[in-house]
Amino acid sequence: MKYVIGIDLGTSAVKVLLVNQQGEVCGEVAKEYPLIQEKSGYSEQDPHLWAEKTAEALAELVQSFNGDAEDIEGISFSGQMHGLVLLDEDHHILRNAILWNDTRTTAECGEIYDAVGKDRLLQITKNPALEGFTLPKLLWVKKHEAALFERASVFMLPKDYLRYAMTGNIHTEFSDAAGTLLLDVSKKEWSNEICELTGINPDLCPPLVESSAFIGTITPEYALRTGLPQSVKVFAGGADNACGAIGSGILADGRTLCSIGTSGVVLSYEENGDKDFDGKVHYFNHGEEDAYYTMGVTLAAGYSLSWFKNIFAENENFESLLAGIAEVPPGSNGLLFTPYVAGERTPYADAVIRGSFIGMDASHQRRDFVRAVLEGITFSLHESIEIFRENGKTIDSIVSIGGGAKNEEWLQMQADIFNADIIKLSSEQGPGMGAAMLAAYGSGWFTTLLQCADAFTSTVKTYKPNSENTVKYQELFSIYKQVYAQTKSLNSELQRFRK
Ligand SMILES: Nc1ncnc2c1ncn2[C@@H]1O[C@H](COP(=O)(O)OP(=O)(O)O)[C@@H](O)[C@H]1O
Ligand SMILES: O=C(CO)[C@@H](O)[C@H](O)COP(=O)(O)O
Repeated sequence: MKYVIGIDLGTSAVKVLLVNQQGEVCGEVAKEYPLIQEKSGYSEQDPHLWAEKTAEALAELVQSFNGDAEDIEGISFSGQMHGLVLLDEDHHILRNAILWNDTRTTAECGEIYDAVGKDRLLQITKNPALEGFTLPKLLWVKKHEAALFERASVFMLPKDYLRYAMTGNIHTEFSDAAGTLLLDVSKKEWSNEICELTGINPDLCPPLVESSAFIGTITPEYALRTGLPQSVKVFAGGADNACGAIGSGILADGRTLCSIGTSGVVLSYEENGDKDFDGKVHYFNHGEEDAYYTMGVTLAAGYSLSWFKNIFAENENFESLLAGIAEVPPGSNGLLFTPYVAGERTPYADAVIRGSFIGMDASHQRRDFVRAVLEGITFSLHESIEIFRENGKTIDSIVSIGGGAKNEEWLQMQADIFNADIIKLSSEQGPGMGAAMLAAYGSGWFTTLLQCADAFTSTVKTYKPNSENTVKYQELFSIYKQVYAQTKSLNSELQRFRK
């Protein structure tokens, strides 16, 4: 039996999966790392720690493997998107990575529009200028840390740094490059026009390859450190959402994914790169060659829940925190939550907005708050589904993955709020599985990714919408949608009091 490894560099942890030729997960190790948040809106991580924790996780995975490590044929990656990793000429890291959920770059987004023009930016990159994307971060470092920026020789996306640490080779691939705002998404090449207009040297952009491209083998030092055979083939990998889509079989038109990790996304497969959503949803290259996907993003989905847990139930696990929610009716006894604790992206690209609990009552218990948090996150994702439906997409069944898919009540809530069947797969680790599938496909085990997905994924349960709850949630959703507009100016006034 042969094996592949999928590495998912998430925001909360790195997860490594050992998968056999039947798609069975034979080993799994996760290692957490913290976010560094110096100020409100700032979010960074140390790439050294990513590399360190990944090597530790791989060493543990290999050590606990009962078979012959020589049978591990391939490795690939899935990574949190958009994060800026800057290397100097000797390929040393210049500063902490600035992450996808860092919103310090509102001014730089304005400068991009001024330099390129909104319409032209949309034509080339298919996306608007959002604080989380990589180009605004490059411009921020250029402006605020000019001496350091002078020393930069190349930038990378987070998982590309892991691949570099293993192989010594520098690349990125199209699905992650699409989230930089520097890629011509249809032509699949770096946009010299955007580089020139925004004053970014195109030499900073790493070489581009396909997600399934063979990059090389691991270095002898890395083999020694982890116990992996030096022969193991390394494949490029993809953005976590592209990999989540691959790992969930979102490889044909009409298939939709909901992923609740630190962020939350609703994602839909697109055969072509020429549809027009007017920048309302993200439009990126898929990990499958020449395919695309559209996606709405809730910045703080699982993050809102882990924020709540850290503040109010630090010593409990998620299972015990969520234990009482089935006893609370839809609507959490009149309590509404908006999950804007780190600002928002879809449908409101707004770095200043912050979260709210509306309707707090002396009778509310902690479990009402917990249910309200889950409902608020799910309402926010429903706003993305609404955009897709308004643009003519039929969404009647959705695969749900990520940490949020671990809880049965939350899966039923998704069915009730989205008014669609929710499909739970045998593993909720879509991105790690997608990375393993890129390695399996790259190793020649299958002729297409779809064939691999059919072999590797299976449905364990389908959650059907409960019509009574769906009606209640429709009413609540229309109240939820008013909270953004009614709290926007209050949050602008509060901004100057933030850390
Ligand atoms: N048992 C659980 N029930 C519900 N939600 C959970 C559970 N465990 C984790 N989560 C949620 O999942 C999130 C982490 O999801 P994950 O997919 O691992 O994130 P990432 O890829 O961003 O690191 C946490 O922030 C938490 O909100
Ligand atoms: O910014 C985006 C997508 O545009 C996020 O989805 C990141 O890719 C982080 O993902 P998770 O750590 O939540 O999986």
